[in-house]
Amino acid sequence: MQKNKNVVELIDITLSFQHRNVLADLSVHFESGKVTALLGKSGSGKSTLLQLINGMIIPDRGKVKIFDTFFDYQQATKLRLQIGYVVQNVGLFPHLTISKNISLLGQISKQSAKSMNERTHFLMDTVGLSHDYLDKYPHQLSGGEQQRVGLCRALFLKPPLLLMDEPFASLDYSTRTGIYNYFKILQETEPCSVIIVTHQFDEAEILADNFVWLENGKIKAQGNKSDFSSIKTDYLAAL
Ligand SMILES: Nc1ncnc2c1ncn2[C@@H]1O[C@H](COP(=O)(O)OP(=O)(O)OP(=O)(O)O)[C@@H](O)[C@H]1O
Repeated sequence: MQKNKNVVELIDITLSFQHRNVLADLSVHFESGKVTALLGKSGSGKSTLLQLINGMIIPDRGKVKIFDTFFDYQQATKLRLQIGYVVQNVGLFPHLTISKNISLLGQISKQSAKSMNERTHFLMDTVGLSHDYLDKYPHQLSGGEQQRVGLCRALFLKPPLLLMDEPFASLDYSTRTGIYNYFKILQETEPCSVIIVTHQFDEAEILADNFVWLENGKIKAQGNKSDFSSIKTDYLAAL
């Protein structure tokens, strides 16, 4: 049987917050195995869209299809184990060591200590984090290092889908560009489908295969690597 070419499909989605339409009859799909940048200015609905995909928000109308199956909200917690989620301010637990933060989902899914250690070490090596950090706490690491820990945590269970909500926005330019390389290495080592929300056009051009540009909850433009240049001027002017 042929694998579906889309990891996520949103079909005729309508969503309002306090009687205000945020998304209206939105249909969009995200290709399997690709990195898709979700672009758009503040308030255009990007974070809402990610939360619709991981079932944290249920649409008023329309359907969310993920891994070729309609989202089963009764199974949301289980489904979310297959969806990595990285947010801007990392969300590491301050009272847990780096090793415990990274292996959190391994503990929840009752993995053995040996397999959790191996996975933690592998991920830290891949993103260039020294094992000296294993027993340190998040506040002892720089912002860029914390963001890499967040990436390791999200990828711990090898999720087929990774959602990233402005993961690098709080980092300075050189730290950001350094992390892009680690992100690319991870994509080569363990490829997965990624949807990354960003305001940075350069970030989208560097990291993504495809893009979806949202404006007021509607698709303004959509395309692949060769189409980035055609929207650049309009996109930067619209921000
Ligand atoms: N829980 C909520 N209650 C009410 N309104 C909300 C809620 N979440 C989002 N909104 C509104 O929905 C719209 C879309 O918000 P969303 O956070 O998805 O935008 P965004 O494109 O991710 O913005 P940003 O780039 O600033 O994060 C905004 O107008 C926002 O104020």
